[in-house]
Amino acid sequence: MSRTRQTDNQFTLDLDAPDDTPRQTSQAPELNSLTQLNELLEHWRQAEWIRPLDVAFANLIHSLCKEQGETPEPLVLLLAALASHQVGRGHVCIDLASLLDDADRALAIPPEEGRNGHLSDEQLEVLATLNPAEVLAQVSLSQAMALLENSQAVSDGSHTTPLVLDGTHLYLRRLWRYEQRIAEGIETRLAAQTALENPQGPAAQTLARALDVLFQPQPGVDYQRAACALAARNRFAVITGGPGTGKTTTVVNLLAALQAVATESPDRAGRRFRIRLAAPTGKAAARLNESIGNAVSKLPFTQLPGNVTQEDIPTRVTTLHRLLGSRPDTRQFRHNHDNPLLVDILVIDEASMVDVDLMASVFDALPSHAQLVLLGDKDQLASVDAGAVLGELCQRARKAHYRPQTVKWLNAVSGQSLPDELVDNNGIGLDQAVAMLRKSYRFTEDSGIRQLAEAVNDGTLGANILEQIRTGGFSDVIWLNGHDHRPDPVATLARIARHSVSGSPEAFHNGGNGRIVHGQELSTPTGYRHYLSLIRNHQLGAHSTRAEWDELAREVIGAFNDFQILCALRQGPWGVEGLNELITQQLLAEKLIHSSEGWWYAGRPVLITGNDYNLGLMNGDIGITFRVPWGEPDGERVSLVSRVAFPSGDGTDGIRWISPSRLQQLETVYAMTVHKSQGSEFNHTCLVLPDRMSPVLTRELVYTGITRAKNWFSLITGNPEVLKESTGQQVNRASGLARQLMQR
Ligand SMILES: Nc1ncnc2c1ncn2[C@@H]1O[C@H](COP(=O)(O)OP(=O)(O)OP(=O)(O)O)[C@@H](O)[C@H]1O
Repeated sequence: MSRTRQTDNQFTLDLDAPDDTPRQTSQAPELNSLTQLNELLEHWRQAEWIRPLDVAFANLIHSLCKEQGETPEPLVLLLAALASHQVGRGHVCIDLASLLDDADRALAIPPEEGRNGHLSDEQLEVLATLNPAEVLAQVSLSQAMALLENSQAVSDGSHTTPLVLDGTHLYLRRLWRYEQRIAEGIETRLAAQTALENPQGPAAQTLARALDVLFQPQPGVDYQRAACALAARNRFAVITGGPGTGKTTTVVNLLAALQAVATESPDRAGRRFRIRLAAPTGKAAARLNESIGNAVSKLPFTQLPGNVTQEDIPTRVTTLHRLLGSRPDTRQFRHNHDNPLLVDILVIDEASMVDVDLMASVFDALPSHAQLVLLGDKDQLASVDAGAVLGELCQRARKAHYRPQTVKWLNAVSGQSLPDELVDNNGIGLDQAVAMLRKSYRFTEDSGIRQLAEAVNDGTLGANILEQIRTGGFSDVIWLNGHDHRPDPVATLARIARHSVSGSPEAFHNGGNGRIVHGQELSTPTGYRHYLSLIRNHQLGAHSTRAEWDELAREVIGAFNDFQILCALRQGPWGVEGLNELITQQLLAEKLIHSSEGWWYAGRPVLITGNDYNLGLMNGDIGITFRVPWGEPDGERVSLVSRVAFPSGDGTDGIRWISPSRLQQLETVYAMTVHKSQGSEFNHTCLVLPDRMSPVLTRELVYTGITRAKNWFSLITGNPEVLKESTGQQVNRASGLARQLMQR
C-alpha cells in the first residue's frame, strides 16, 4: 500500500497513513519543489552546516537525472546532499532507518562548530529554523526507499550509479566500492586454507614447538599465545587489545613463529617470508619502530625451530602511505592490483586510524597470497576520515564466538583451553580470525590510568572512582579542579595555562617523587618548561657540527614528547585554537619563548596537518623550531635563521631540518585534539574537557585521551559533569562492513 501521493517534483503525505506515519511539526520547513530544496541547501551552505561539495553533489545528481529524462525528486537530491555531508563527518553511508527515526542524532545537530563559536548567531538561527530534522520529519522510510529505488541515480551497486542503496544504507558509490573491496579482500583470505590447518601436519607441529619456546607457561589462559596461533593460521587476522596488553610482543612472536614455519617447510626450500611493517602515521610508525626493535632483540632465536635469525624479523616500520607509494596530486598509489607489493606478510599497527579509503587501497596492493595482520585498540576513536574499520571488525571480539573446531585447533596447537563463554557454534568466519588480548602488562593493578580507562570504556564511571581521582587516591592520576563543582571559566583557563608550563608535579602524590613502576623509578611529571629549557640553555653555536645539532634536536623532540595537552574541540576557548593561544601567552609571560624572534621563535612546536609528498612530511608529523646559525653571515656577526627539526620518519633516528617557508599546512601544537593524538603516547598527558557537552564528546574520545598517558595523567574540566556525560555518548558511525561480513 502506498502511503504517499507523488506528483511532479513533490511529495505529500496521505493523511490516513498508518504505522510509519512520520512526525508532523506545525512550522516544518517544506520540501515540495526543487526551488524549495535549492533554497534549503543554500541556507545550510551559507550557515556552513553543509559544504559546497555536498551541494555540488546534489546538483550533479540533478543533472544526471535530467540527462536520463528523469525529473529528480527533491527528497532524492536532499538525501544525496546529506549522504555526502555525512561522509565529511566520518560516516561511510547514511542508514535511512536511523536518519528518519532520529535525524538530530544521526546528523549530530547542533554541530560542534555551532556550539563552540565558529558559527555566528545568524548561522545557528538558520539551522534552528530550517532544522534538517524537521524537514525529514515529514518523510517516512518507505517513502524515501521508494523514491530512491525509482531514481536512475540510484542502484543496488550492480550498475554504475552515483548513489548505491544497499538495504536501508545509502552510499556514495565510491564509498560503497571501498567497503566491497575490503569485504572481498577479507573474505577471500578467510576462505584460503593454509598449511597450518591440520594440527597434526608438520607445519602446525613446527608452529606448536615455536609457541612453546616463545611463550612461557602461565596459569590460566595465555591470550597472547592463543592470538599468535590464530593469527598464524589465517591469511587475515586482527589482534586487538588495550594499551600495553602486548600487541607488539605478540606480533613479534608471531613473525618469529611464522619464519620458523617457513624455514622448516620443504616447499619453501628455506625461503623466509617477506615481511613489511606499517602504521598510518609517522608518529605511530616511529613508536612501533622503537617497541618492535626492543621486542625483536629479546627473541630466543637459538631455541626456535628452523634457523631463524634476527635478520629475518624486520624492525623498520614505514607509514602506510610510503609503503603503498603515495604520489603528489593523486589519491592513487603506485602499488595497486596491477603493481602489487612484494610482500608475504603485512602487519599494520594502530589500525583503528585507517579509514575505508586507505584500507581498500591496502587490499588492492596486497598480492592474493599475502597475509594481513591488523593490530590496534578497538575501543579507540575511529579514523579521522570515513569509516571505523577496526571497530567494526572487532564488534564481536569480547565474546570471541570461536567455533568448536577453532577451539579444538587452538588447543592442539597452542595448548590453550578457552572458556566456554567464548565458544559459539554459530560463529562467523571473521570471528575465527579475531583475537583480543585481555591483560595489561604496562599498567600495574593499582594504576589509576588503567582503572579510569577501564571504567570509561565499560561505561561504569561511578562515584567511587570519580571520588578517588578527585582526592588524589591514585599516584598516577590527578583531577586538578575536581572539587570545583562550578568552575569559573577564567580561573580554570588560567590554571590550564600554568599547568601546561609546569606539569604541576606538586599536585601528584608525594610531588610525583619516588614512583617505581616495573622496578624503575620514574622521573617526576613535567610540563612544557622542560623541553623549552633544553632549547634555551643549550651551548651550541656557529662552531657546532650538524651532528651536534641533530643530537640536540633528538633530545628536545624526546623532551617535548614527555607532555601533551589534549582537548576535544577545535574552536573556542576550550579548543585547540583557544588553548594554543592561551599557552603561548603564558610561555611568553614566563619568558620561555620570545616574541622578538617572530612567529618562528625557538621552541615553537608545529603539527603538520596535510600530507606534503614533496617534503616527505605526513599529516600528524611534529617538528620543533630552532634558531640555528646557518644564515648568510652579516659581516662579523653570525646570522640566526629558523629551522624546524623533524624526526626523519624512515626508521632511523635521523633529523630533517626544514625551512619554515617550505612548510604548507601546519598549526602550533601546545594543544592537540585527541583525534590527532591517536598513535602517540606521552609520559604525561593532560586532558582538557570543555564547559559544556558537544556531539564530539564521547566515550571513545575520553578513553583515547586517557590511554595516551604512559605514566602520568592529569584532567582539567570546564564543567565536572562533562566527564560523566561524555562517557555516556558513543561514536556511532554509519557503515555496512560488519553487516556485509556477517551476511557472507
Ligand atoms: N606476556 C608478557 N609478560 C610480561 N611482560 C609483557 C608481556 N607482554 C608484554 N609485556 C610487556 O608489556 C609492555 C607492553 O607490551 P607491548 O608494547 O607489546 O604492548 P602493546 O599492546 O603493543 O602496547 P601499546 O598499547 O603501546 O600498543 C612491554 O614492556 C612488554 O615487554
